[in-house]
Parts: sequence; C-alpha cells; structure tokens
Amino acid sequence: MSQTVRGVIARAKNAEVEVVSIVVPDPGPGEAVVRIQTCGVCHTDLHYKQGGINDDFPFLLGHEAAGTVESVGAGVTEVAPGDFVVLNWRAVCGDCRACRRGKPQYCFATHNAKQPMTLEDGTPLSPALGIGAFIEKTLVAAGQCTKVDPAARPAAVGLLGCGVMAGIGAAINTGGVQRGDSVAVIGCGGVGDGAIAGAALAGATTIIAVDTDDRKLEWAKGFGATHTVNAREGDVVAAIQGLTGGFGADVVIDAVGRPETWKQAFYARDLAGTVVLVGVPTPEMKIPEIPLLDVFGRGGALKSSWYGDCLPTRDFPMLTELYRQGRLDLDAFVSEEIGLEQVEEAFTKMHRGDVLRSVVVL
Ligand SMILES: NC(=O)c1ccc[n+]([C@@H]2O[C@H](COP(=O)([O-])OP(=O)(O)OC[C@H]3O[C@@H](n4cnc5c(N)ncnc54)[C@H](O)[C@@H]3O)[C@@H](O)[C@H]2O)c1
Ligand SMILES: [Zn+2]
Ligand SMILES: [Zn+2]
Repeated sequence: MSQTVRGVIARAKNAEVEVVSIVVPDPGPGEAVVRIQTCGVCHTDLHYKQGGINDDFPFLLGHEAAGTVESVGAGVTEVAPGDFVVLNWRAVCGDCRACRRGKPQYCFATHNAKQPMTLEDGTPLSPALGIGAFIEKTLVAAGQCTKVDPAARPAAVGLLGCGVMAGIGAAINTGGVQRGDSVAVIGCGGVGDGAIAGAALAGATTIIAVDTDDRKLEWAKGFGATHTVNAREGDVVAAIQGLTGGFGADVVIDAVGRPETWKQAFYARDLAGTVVLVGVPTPEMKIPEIPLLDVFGRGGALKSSWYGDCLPTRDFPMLTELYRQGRLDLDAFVSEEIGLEQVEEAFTKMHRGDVLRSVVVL
C-alpha cells in the first residue's frame, strides 16, 4: 500500500524546483509516515539543488520540519500516531563507539527510512539530509522523530530540525562558549543567528556579528549581537581584534564556509581560542595557505560542527522549553510563511538576503 502526495523536487543540477506527485509507501518495520506541517528553507537545500552535496538527483528537498506522526511500522516504540515531532537527519544507534563517546552525530550505524519514496513512474528520490520534507507526508526512520511540546508553533520549533540547532549547537556544544566569553560569528543567516542566540544563552558578554549585508546585521542584534561588522567595509580580523581589546575572540564561528571566511576566523580568534566551521564548503574548496608556525604558535582548537553536535532527544525538547519561556526567540527566525509552489522564489530571496528563513506551511 502507498499514498500519493505533492512534494518539491530538484530534478537536475541548477534546474528550477518542481512540485510533483510523489508516492510514499506505508511505513515498514522501524519506519514512520509523518504529516508535515512546516518546513524551513535552509541553505543546504540550495547546495543540493546546485549539485554541491552530491549528484544523486532527483532530490526531494526540505529537511527543517515539524509535523504529526500519521502511522508507524512494526516494532516502533519511539513514537505513536498523533505525536507532534521535529525531524532529525538520521536515527542513531546509541550503542556504537561514536555514540558511546557522546558523539552520536558520527554514529556508525545511523539510518534513515529503508524504503524509497518515488516519482509516479517509480524513479527513486534522494531525500535531502535523509528527510525530504517539502511534501505533504514523508517517510522516515522512527528514530528521526523527536517529540516536542505539541503547544509550540510548528513553524518556529521546526527550525530546530536543522539551521537553528546547527548554530546554537556550534556555539554551545562544539565551541564550548562560556559565561563572559567573546564570540564572533561570520555569516548571519539562520545558522549564524542560531550561533549568536546560542552564545547569548551561554552567557557570552561580547558577541560580534559579521556579515556583508546590513539587513542581516540589524537582525543579528535581535538575537543578542552586541557589536556588528560589515565585512565589505574593511578588515574583518582587525575589526574583531579592535572589539576584543586587541586580542581576538575566544570562539569564532564560520557560518559561511568559504576559504576566505575560515581564514578570517583563524586569525580573528584569541591565542588558544577556538574556530568552529559550520558553513558547508563545496568539494573543490581548500584550506587557505597558512604558515604551519601560525597553527603551532596560536594553539587552541580548529573544529568543525555537524548538526551542532546535537543529541535531538536531549536538545529539541530543551530548546522548545526555552522558546516557551521566552528565552529563545524562534519566531524571529521566521521571515515568511509560504506554500510548496513558492520554494523556488524562496531560494531567490535567500540568495538576495531578503529573508532569514522562509517556512513552507502545509
Ligand atoms: N554544519 C551543519 O550542520 C550545517 C547545518 C545547516 C546549514 N549549514 C550550512 O551553514 C551555512 C549557512 O546556512 P544558512 O541557512 O544560515 O545560509 P543563509 O544563506 O541564510 O546565510 C548565509 C549568510 O552569510 C552571509 N555571507 C555570505 N558571504 C559572506 C562573507 N564573505 N562574509 C560574511 N558574511 C557572508 C550572507 O549575507 C548570509 O547572511 C550553509 O553553508 C549551510 O549549508 C551547516
Ligand atoms: Zn551509534
Ligand atoms: Zn539545513
């Protein structure tokens, strides 16, 4: 048995996305079908559409989603029909070496749904980040569903499923931001502003937002940035040093993911400070040439952050509660609510910098 629903696919590299009919199988063992209520448009969806992640076209895009479990397959105990859930990239095993080391995002045995969703002619689709949620209903592994407070606004808490979680976690979990720290965030989109919000939650006293777009810098202040730097107007490293007593920041987060922004992060951190790369580079990008002596001499840590080193079952309900208490403004990330037909337009708006997050509401 299966059902046919509408969803957004990227058929070929750089082609405009299309709304098409998609066949969703009934959930098999360990799987769940989720009725999607909302799904944010993340820059990673644009990377998929541009062929920047891999060539497994056609992609079923969308992966920042909240919804209601419709049905579950045999043996599913995590969730039941009717549960309100935020989706995560992959179910983790909890038992492998990576999971036992407290790094579940590197789990050796992560899994997604085993059955494919397909076009009506049977062509299998590659779901973005193992989810595929610009669709009325999607098929995932039950462990990809994390229950959160059903009273929460779906368009807001759904963003915990990727960008905002990736940013908050890059600051708190990967960067280890402490009370009183100085933090600089390069790139203030959904991910970077998540990092700013995370730095604020952790008690950083100086939070420097860096972007090329003044509108983004203005929005960043709303999430806790204490200072802003327009990267088009002079030397970013000198500006960050100037705002931190000449030292550089304790933690610098690169939420763009280009060689030049990573190099700025490298030199804009204090001695023994931490660099966190969270923006996703393209396959051809290389680490910029930096004297090895500078790596040695500056000490500290050069890190990358997958999914904010999050543990969904711990972090999604916790951040939903901070949202309910008014201490994390998830609503401010939602620039507009759109329909499935407007996803292509949302990519254009993202590219122009008009929005922080467009959120598809079904
Ligand atoms: N590591 C992860 O787990 C993870 C998760 C989600 C997204 N990402 C990645 O994070 C990155 C950001 O995603 P997003 O959704 O926030 O994107 P976005 O397009 O909303 O934001 C990017 C921001 O960077 C700014 N920018 C671009 N070039 C810049 C430069 N040279 N200097 C300063 N600012 C610059 C843009 O003006 C924009 O505000 C993407 O690469 C995305 O794929 C990573
Ligand atoms: Zn594991
Ligand atoms: Zn994403």
